[in-house]
Amino acid sequence: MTDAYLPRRKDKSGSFFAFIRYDGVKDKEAMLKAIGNVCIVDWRVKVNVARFGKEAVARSQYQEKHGRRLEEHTRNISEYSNKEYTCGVVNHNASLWKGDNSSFERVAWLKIMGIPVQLWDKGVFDRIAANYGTVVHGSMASLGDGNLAQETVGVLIKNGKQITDTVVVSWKRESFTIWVEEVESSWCPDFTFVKIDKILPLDFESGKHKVLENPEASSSTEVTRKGLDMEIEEGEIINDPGDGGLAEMNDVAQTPRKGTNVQPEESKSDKVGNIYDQNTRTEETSSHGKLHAELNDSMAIMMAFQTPNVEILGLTTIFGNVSVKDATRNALLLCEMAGRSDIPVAQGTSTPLKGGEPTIGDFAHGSDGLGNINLPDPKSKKVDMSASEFLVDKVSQYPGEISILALGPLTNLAMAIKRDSSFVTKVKRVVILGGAFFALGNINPAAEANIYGDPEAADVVFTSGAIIDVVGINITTQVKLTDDDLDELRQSAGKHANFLGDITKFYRDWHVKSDGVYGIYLHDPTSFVLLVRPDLFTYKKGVVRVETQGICVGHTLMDQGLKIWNTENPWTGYSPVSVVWTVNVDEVVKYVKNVLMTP
Ligand SMILES: O=c1[nH]c(=O)c2ncn([C@@H]3O[C@H](CO)[C@@H](O)[C@H]3O)c2[nH]1
Repeated sequence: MTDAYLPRRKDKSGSFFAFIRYDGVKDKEAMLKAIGNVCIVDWRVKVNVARFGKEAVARSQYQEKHGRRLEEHTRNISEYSNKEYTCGVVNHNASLWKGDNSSFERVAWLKIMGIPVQLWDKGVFDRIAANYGTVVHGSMASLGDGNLAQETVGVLIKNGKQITDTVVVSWKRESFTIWVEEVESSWCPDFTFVKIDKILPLDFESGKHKVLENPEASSSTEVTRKGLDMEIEEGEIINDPGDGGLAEMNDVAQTPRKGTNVQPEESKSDKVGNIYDQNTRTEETSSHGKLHAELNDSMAIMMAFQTPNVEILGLTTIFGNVSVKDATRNALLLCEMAGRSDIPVAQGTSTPLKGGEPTIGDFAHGSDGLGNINLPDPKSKKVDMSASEFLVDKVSQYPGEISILALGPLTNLAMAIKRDSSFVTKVKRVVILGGAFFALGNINPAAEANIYGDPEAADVVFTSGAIIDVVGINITTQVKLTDDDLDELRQSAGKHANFLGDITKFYRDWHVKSDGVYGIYLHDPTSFVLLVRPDLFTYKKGVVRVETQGICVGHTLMDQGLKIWNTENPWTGYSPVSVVWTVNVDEVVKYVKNVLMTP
């Protein structure tokens, strides 16, 4: 056997498969038959001759384009010379596989985040990556890059452990935390060197396998990190050729990173455990509700106030259906109404990232954003901090503990990410209401209103590497309160039933005119439910990018990972986010009604 290629995807029947190359096969039919008789534990190996010659595809192309694990070792089969064939990882006629000692290598794609713009240079990225292995696909960083948040470099490494690391770069007496993380979508687990308590070598003669207890652990399971002390020399730093300062990198404590986007899919249920199953107000249940204070958001915020296991650390405001000033006024009013004037309200930016006037959609919720019900001005005041400062401050105070519910355009969040390079790793989870996934928008056919409000910001957030759950209007328009439900809510003993009844009138009438719906869509309340009851949704993971130009500005497009692309594209190399795929409509409506009708 000379090489093996293990694709990440499954075949049509849902099974994993691999391409194995053999040299010097004497009798193909006999070999196929022999391999077809191999059983591994309870599974029989299925084998076909590949229909396409693998020679047709240069192996280096696999590496470069897909970053897939590609083993390419020629084994010394002379030691098996008394045997007829070799197949898979075992010699067909051998009673016990003794293992092979050819070295293991794979290409790992490292995402390097947090490099300050002054150090944005290929050489800097390559030198960081070189600490983990041989750089085989160097950085192509240039200051012309649209996104200066992260760069991806391919390295050849000799172990199977997924890389997640932190280093500190010091430059001009400033220190920057740099995050190095293996791109999740291209990482293949290492089947060869995992630590095992038991192995199941196969006994082909008897057709049974033997169990060996506690075999010697392989020393190669340990990843030995090289020291990361290195210097970036004078003149290597672009944009600052005259700099006399020395940049150096040091190891920092190898504590596991919180909030990095490397969790496997299955961890979704863990999150449920953390967030929902807690009855007490522990730090785990802390939530930072980010308020884009307009009517529908008011409902979500009132739900948060009514939910005992959610601790609201603050509200931040953003333009959207009203100006940011009006959003702040409404946020303060809501806190007062709920008897929670202690909750800090931080005002966000009044313009989108690229500047200019924001798009204000006051047609949905009235000019005051609260259904034009003429409420008095609030007595309380906003805090003396911008929304992005507030977000950075809180997330640094409680790293790994704060979830952010983002209900409006994502400008504040993007600014927080740009302000502090460690923000994305410190935030526990970001739940976003935004986008329309494989569906029409609501501000125009291409775009959903929140993303359209600041497409550049949305793209920064989606590609930031933070742990993100995003729910689009393709989902939230499935969740409605009908006219009957609204009557039921008004007549209930719910703590804020009258207020909610009043402010929903404008919104409901607008739905009739705009969508022909006799009732209201629960966009924001559904997003709150996603925060506290993630078990009521299903998800697909994929990289999401946002169109920032042309007629489709604000369009969200997710790469579902169904195809292995031949060339790099704007989705390549970014961390996937969780996109809500389905919703348990009845349970979400029930949950919303239940919370809002609670006295
Ligand atoms: O500009 C808008 N057009 C709409 O049709 C629409 N429907 C709801 N919304 C608000 O935008 C978010 C969802 O796209 C929610 O915060 C709605 O309040 C809309 N905004």
